[in-house]
Amino acid sequence: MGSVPLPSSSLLISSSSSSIFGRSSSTISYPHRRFRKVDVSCDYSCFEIRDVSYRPPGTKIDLLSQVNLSIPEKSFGLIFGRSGSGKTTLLQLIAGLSKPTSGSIYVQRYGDDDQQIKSPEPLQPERVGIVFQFPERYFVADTVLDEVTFGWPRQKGGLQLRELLASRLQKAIMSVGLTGISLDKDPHSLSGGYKRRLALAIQLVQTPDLLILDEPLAGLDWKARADVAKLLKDLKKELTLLVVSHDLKELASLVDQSWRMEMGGALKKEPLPI
Ligand SMILES: Nc1ncnc2c1ncn2[C@@H]1O[C@H](COP(=O)(O)OP(=O)(O)OP(=O)(O)O)[C@@H](O)[C@H]1O
Repeated sequence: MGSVPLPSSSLLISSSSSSIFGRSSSTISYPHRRFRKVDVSCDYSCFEIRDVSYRPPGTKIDLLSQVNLSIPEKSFGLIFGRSGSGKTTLLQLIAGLSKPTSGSIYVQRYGDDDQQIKSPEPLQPERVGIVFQFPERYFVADTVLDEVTFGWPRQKGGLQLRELLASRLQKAIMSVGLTGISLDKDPHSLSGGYKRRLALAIQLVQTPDLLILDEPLAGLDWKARADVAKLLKDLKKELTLLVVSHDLKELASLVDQSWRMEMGGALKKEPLPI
């Protein structure tokens, strides 16, 4: 565990601010529908996937075939489809965990006339957070605090770094509603819903621009499912969410765009079949 000294748990959760990362936001019109964005100008960015195919090394079968997808910042995209169609494989490519065999994944900035401005920039993996299916299975630490700060710098760092990390920790914990939980608690002793909140906090502390989630409601009881869905609704105000899920009804009210992944790894833009 990193040795960067942090404020005590009670100090970390003392703020009463309700915004997730302290950013203000305004609502503007986008080509597809209304989304929230941060800037007062009308420029906006899209995360774009162009003609991405993927064949695992040493195999002869393409798991993804010419996938295209564009998702504007501060919106919620949902990918659904049959088991084994390639949804998780696509998320792993977007998160930079594997590289496409062909095609590109980038961020494109658009002006208020929806024309491209600036050259596209490759999507940096460090700007993407990924929450795997059943993330609690990968918890490694003995306390909530150690779990969230796992991997933080081990060197002492200056006051500025310590303040930045403490502030990010406080915001992440607040944004997922973990403020009522002792940071000394064993992560494995949390309820199913709180484990998912912790998994989200672990990613949010890295302040990603794009958060991708694989089956965020899987295995939860009805109350925890409703809580996590509400949490995702709040997160959508602050960052872009791309979700793979079979739980279409529970997430439908959040969804701005949806795609069906067909067997063979072809992605089609399609309304939710509910
Ligand atoms: N490295 C690999 N080599 C060969 N085949 C693979 C590899 N990784 C995944 N697959 C296969 O690719 C297909 C797509 O897997 P993937 O996990 O992306 O599907 P999915 O749509 O997310 O399924 P589920 O909804 O069950 O999670 C599956 O048939 C899987 O067995």
